[in-house]
Amino acid sequence: MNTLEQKSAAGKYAATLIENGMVVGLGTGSTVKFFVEELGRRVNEEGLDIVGVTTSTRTAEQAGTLGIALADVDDVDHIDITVDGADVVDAQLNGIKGGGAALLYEKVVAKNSRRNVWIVDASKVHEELGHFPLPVEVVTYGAEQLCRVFDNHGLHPVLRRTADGEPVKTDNGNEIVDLHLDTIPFPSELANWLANQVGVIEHGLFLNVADEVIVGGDEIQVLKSPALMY
Ligand SMILES: O=C[C@H](O)[C@H](O)[C@H](O)COP(=O)(O)O
Repeated sequence: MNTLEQKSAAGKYAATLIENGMVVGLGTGSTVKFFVEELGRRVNEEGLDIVGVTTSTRTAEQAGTLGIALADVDDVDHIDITVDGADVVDAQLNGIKGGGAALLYEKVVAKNSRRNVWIVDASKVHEELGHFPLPVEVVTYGAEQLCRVFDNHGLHPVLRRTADGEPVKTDNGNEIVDLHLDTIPFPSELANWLANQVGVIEHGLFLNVADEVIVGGDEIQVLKSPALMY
């Protein structure tokens, strides 16, 4: 299976986890797109009755077009399950997210979900975090100054830009700085340090968030969080 087929397989498998009456967090990205597509099919063909809570305008547009009922994150009293993608997943099921600049809303929805399932192709799974630039969402005001701070700490920051050279704007109107790190040996320490920097809105380290990771392939692999194995 190629990467796209693996993404599609993982997305379709995740859609089988959704049951009538569930409030479902809908992540963002090219893998989630397959999940939402299959969810839309089940809503329309099987009468699946769910409410979705979206993590980006992109996903909201897709889900809306497919006729999936949507609610604002503040208008639901719980979220049963959230299905989202990831850029990297390590052996502890910690991850890097935000390659599509949706990390802030994704983290808000994840933190309010009873169960978090990530869907990935096999290339995303590694022993340790790294292998993908770590996205950090920052306020526009002082973004260049913050980049200097990151640089002084050896974090190799690059302000993310569009093809036209303009800074990428998140759904929230903020900017993204990607930290080009080969490996992240101490993710908790880095997460705490980033969270303490003035101007940082959120970072893409998702630690102890995923309960399960579904890896697409000829055979679907379901990795479970060590916390769920006992
Ligand atoms: O901001 C985007 C998200 O964190 C995505 O879930 C992540 O980048 C994975 O996206 P994709 O499935 O397109 O690789």
